[in-house]
Amino acid sequence: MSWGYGADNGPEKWVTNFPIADGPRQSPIDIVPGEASFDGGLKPLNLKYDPSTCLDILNNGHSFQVTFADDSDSSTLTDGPISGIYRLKQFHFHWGASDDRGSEHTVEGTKYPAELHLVHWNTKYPSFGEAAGQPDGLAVVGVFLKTGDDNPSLQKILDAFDAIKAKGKQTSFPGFDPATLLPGCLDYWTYLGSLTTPPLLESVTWIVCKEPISVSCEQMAKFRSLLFSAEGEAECCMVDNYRPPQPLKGRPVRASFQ
Ligand SMILES: NS(=O)(=O)c1ccc2c(c1)[C@H]1CCC[C@H]1[C@@H](c1ccccc1Cl)N2
Ligand SMILES: [Zn+2]
Repeated sequence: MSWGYGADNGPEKWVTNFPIADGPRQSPIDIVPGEASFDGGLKPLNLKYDPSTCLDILNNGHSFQVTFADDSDSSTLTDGPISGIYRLKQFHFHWGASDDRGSEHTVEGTKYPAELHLVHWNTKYPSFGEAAGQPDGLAVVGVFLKTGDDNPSLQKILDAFDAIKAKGKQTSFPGFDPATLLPGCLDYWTYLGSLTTPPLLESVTWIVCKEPISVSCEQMAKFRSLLFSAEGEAECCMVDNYRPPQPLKGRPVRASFQ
């Protein structure tokens, strides 16, 4: 059985096939603002996204992802805590079975109903796959979702869900601008961590935005209409696809704001 989020193959079991699960720089973490150190040397995030690089939307069996053409520097992350140019590869979400949980990072124990991950790779390496194996290979921008007003940008994504209900389903998704998913304020916390799913590679510079974006309760219900299961299999709702916080193991967490 491959990894997942169930009792038999979930986060507590991943260490069996992926021993790095107990590594020194695992993600997510609980962010304690009072213990983060303000670093005046941290630059503002510079996110430049080109909607024409948006390709398709896929149910990959553990989340859904929107994938971007990354053969040029059209959609990039620069500045912030990183050096060089990182290209946007995909974004995806993690969410709960109910509004009281779902985010991977937590803030002093507070769980949000969902968390957006915008995944970028360092162009000093030839490809995403190569970069994913390097300590400075990836940079993921995390954005919390908080229940409140309906989010029109998110709705465009949710409207594509009927075409990707089951694992393995994919459909074209042209012209989406991921910048419309960013909060107004780009203050962030940053620390060195890992992918939050197998292979749990310790190659991620995490950049977690302090300000959440809104999602309505009805929109959250739509997230929960996706399936972990493929067509023809017993239906299993895609919910609680989040890894709980991992030990900080002495890592510094820096804040871009005071
Ligand atoms: N939650 S997260 O932001 O820490 C995150 C970010 C990127 C990726 C992952 C998880 C996981 C999930 C899909 C496969 C794996 C990874 C990948 C994809 C294709 C090939 C190799 C690899 Cl490592 N992509
Ligand atoms: Zn993720």
